[in-house]
Amino acid sequence: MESESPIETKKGKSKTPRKPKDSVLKQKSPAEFFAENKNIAGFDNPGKSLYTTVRELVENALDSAETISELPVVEITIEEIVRSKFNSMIGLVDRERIDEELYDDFETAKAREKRLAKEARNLEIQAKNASLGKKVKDPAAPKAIRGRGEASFYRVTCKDNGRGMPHDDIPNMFGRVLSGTKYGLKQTRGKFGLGAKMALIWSKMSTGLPIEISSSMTGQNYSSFCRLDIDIHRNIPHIYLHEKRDNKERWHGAEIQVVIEGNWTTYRSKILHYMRQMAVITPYAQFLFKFVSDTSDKNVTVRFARRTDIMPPVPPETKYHPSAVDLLLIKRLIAETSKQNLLQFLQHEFVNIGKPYAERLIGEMGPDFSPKMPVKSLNSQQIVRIHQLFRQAKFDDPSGDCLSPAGEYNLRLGIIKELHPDMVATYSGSAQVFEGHPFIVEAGVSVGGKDVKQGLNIFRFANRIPLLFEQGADVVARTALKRIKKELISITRNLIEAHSFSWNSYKINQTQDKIGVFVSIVSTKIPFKGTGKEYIGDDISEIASAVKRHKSNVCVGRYIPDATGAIYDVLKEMALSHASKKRRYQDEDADLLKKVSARLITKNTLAEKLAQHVEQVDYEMAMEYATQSGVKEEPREPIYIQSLEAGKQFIDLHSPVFVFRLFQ
Ligand SMILES: Nc1ncnc2c1ncn2[C@@H]1O[C@H](COP(=O)(O)OP(=O)(O)OP(=O)(O)O)[C@@H](O)[C@H]1O
Repeated sequence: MESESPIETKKGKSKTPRKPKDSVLKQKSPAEFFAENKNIAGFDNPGKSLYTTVRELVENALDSAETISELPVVEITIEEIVRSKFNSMIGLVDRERIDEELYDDFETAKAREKRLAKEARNLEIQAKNASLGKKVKDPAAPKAIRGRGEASFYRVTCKDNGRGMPHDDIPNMFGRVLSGTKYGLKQTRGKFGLGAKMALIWSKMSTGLPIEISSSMTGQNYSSFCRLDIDIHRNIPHIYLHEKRDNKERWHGAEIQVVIEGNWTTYRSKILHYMRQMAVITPYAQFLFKFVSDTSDKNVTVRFARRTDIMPPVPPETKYHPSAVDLLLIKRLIAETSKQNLLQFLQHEFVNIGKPYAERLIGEMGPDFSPKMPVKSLNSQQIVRIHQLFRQAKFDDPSGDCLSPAGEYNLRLGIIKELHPDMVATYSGSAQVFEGHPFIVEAGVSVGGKDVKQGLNIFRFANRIPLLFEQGADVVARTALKRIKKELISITRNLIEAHSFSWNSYKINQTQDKIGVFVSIVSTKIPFKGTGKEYIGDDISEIASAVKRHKSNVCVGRYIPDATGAIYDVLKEMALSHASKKRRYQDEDADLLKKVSARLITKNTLAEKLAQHVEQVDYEMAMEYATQSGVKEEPREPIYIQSLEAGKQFIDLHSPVFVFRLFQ
């Protein structure tokens, strides 16, 4: 047998083999890890990084406003910075090229001659075709000969009216990977404690510039300003400036600014889609999106107006369901609990374990266990036993009370306001469970609309954020495309027929008609597949069947009922949102309903009409409540009610809350 020694194989080199280096144990900081694997967090390339930066900042801004029940106002600006400006920002002298051949985009004289000849030939052909009356394609723009050196830089600024941040916490919130305030079990948009830091890491990698944060909390007479960077190796913030400034205007919120490399040209449409979809699922927010560049014809300003004051309640933190915990988590809960004994621990640290059930479980665990035993004294085997029992025993499903779906009202309103469809139907399911985590699926179908492409348009949302990438593999897209295409067509056809439009004979054509399919899933744990948090696998049967079922449930009758039902629903939603803002009212929805409806009525002298059509509210009562509640502010826009008059085709209640078309 021939020797496989590396010495022999190296073309007869007979040097002594290099001694392999002693392996040195190294440790990577989380910041280093994410800097090296930035695609995991959606920073795959400059274009996607620009998109993800916008997304992370917008989502943080919404979270922040919602936590204080403030209707979000979010302004996002992307300012293009040409290289010379960027260089002057960083104090680098802009140099002319001297040695052209050194550059990636260098074109030899021969190559240039060839290219020009080809372009001339193409022009000739075009001219000939034009003279023969043939269709002429737009002359292809000469390929930009752009070298790698021509990076584009952008200053991304996001301003919100949220809760702001405590002065001393700012450096760690932005300069320490995997630190955040959104840990814990609840439905949240963010959860890794990564987004804003990744934007900073990317800025550090691409421009070397720090992040700037201004923030002020409600009632604070100062605002905080912080300019910081991240020490990648140690995963700690590197602070350049951290100071308190005057806050005469008493503003509250945050303004985050970061300068990164990006690519607006290739990600323009994705970013605008994202903003639009966010406006669909968040119709209670006001967004101002701006792209600003030196070339003014590239500038973009899009305003997404708020169309409702109804905000889904802030999702509360909840406890774990016994089927949702693993060994590690049980150990952590034991370490963190303030409860003394096992009985109290089981009863208070989990949902759906009442005292009698906890006692039965402890009895079942075996003779080593007793209700009074100190929970911190449990040894590893005992913890495994608890875990095994959690796996095998029956528990009631967790309730969906801790979830805050967009709500049918918001989903429908969002679809109407952004897409202007001819028809829309929505459905909201009840909570279901996947591995001990509750989830709710809401769905909508629309037909027609403005700026909607022909065929199927799928809008996916998870915990009220739009998912734009990896659609092909997603449970929603797959269900819509494969399994219920037919169903969908029949739903939309029914929709049309049910409204006895003059276009009764209209045939749905799935390639020509503009069909919108909207599916929103909220949960305490979204089972994302893949690393990018962009799609939910269709192998999770609970979710797949819920999506399927809910789409079939988007039925004609449900939200195209008579006017009474629709107005009633609006008032109820208003009452609920009111209740969520003022907690003490939570159990008095019925009363609130009356009050809120009264407000609607007195402000608009529509009491009589509404009282006729809204169950439970008569005019007298409405007036009385209105007087008592002493609501002062005027609605922003007038309210129009047309459909209540016989023969009118739709209700268009603008402010304070409502835009909705009813087809009767
Ligand atoms: N605009 C903001 N207003 C108030 N607090 C903010 C704002 N932006 C970020 N924060 C705070 O900084 C923390 C870290 O934000 P970061 O985006 O890094 O992580 P995250 O939002 O918690 O999770 P994810 O990785 O999913 O984005 C947040 O948890 C939040 O407390």
